[in-house]
Amino acid sequence: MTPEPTPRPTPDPREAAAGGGLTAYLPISRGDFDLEVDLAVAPGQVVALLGPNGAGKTTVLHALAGLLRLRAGSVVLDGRVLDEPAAGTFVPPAGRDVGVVFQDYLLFPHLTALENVAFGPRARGSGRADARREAAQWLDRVGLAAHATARPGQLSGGQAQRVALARALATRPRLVLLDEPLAALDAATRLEVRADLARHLREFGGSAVMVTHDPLDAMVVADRIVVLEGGRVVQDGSPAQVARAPRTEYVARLVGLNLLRGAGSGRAAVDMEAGGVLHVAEAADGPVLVALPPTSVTLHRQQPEGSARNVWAGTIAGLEQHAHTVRAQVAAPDRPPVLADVTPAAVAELDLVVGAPVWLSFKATDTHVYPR
Ligand SMILES: Nc1ncnc2c1ncn2[C@@H]1O[C@H](COP(=O)(O)OP(=O)(O)OP(=O)(O)O)[C@@H](O)[C@H]1O
Repeated sequence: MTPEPTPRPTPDPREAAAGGGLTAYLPISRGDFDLEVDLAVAPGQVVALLGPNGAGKTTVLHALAGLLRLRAGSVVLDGRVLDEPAAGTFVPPAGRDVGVVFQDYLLFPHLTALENVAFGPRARGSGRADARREAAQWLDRVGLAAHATARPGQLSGGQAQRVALARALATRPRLVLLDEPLAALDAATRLEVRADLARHLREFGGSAVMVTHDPLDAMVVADRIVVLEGGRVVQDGSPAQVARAPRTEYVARLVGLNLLRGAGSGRAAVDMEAGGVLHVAEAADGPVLVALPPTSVTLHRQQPEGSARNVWAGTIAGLEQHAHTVRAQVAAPDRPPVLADVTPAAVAELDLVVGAPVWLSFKATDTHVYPR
């Protein structure tokens, strides 16, 4: 028997939602998995829910859609309580002003693109002619007017995705939920659909929550990124903030930065948790995080002489080919592991192989220090 999550004092959902948009407090237990998420999304705001496998992203989406009924907490959309067990309120999925776009689109294979989109307004009570007119307008908006009579089997992945989006938006929802909407697309299609998706979500005016694994999707489509790990929100900020100042290893890896932990000494130096002192650009105090781009780290076979303040010796623990660079992982017993991006030419010149001894260096001015 799993214990119920401890209810926490939470603002009155009606009060919290006075400004409109989505307000949710979700304490959820599923087997051994515990999730506790507070989420407020303003009207017109597009939030990307980013997180590793099993973080609870789909669980959040299902709770918002009404596919998973809460046992505590609340979901309020534009002032209307959709789920609040304590008050005995639960609005089933079909009664919510919520549009959904799932990864595999779930289009009806026997209906045309137009009929698929018209299904949404029809299900909300529009007459047949009105629903078709509305569907035609939406197909036009997503650039598929010429494909109105095509069936899903005759559409490309990108086109099917657009039909799914048109179907979700045609119901004029106040909240749209998207679960990995771009995951099934090939790279070229993804690039194009990603930009269109960003535009349509901005224009529709309601709140949007998009689940994704892909940091680029999150950065381009969303104006706010909420990172979920182990059922908890570990970071919440604009794409620029998240990209510049990651708060966890997972986020740092996604945005391609080294993340070092330590304590500022009141001077421009940080005592690192893993050992050693880091020279940084500005005075730092108390527990801090230090972000360092792998492109700022230089590798050498001999102890370097230049002006870089941070220099230590280690061994190559791993080499990974990225598009035009090689990412080397440098390990040292008394220093944090550091990733360095080097050119294939440098790999050859320095004879970099796993196990090779190296020196690394980087400048104090290439670090970015922020409070933990
Ligand atoms: N029906 C269920 N019963 C019990 N546990 C479940 C159920 N569904 C999901 N879980 C567990 O809840 C946790 C969160 O799953 P969820 O699918 O929400 O994560 P996610 O972030 O969406 O992951 P992914 O990116 O892999 O889809 C996982 O540990 C999963 O095993």
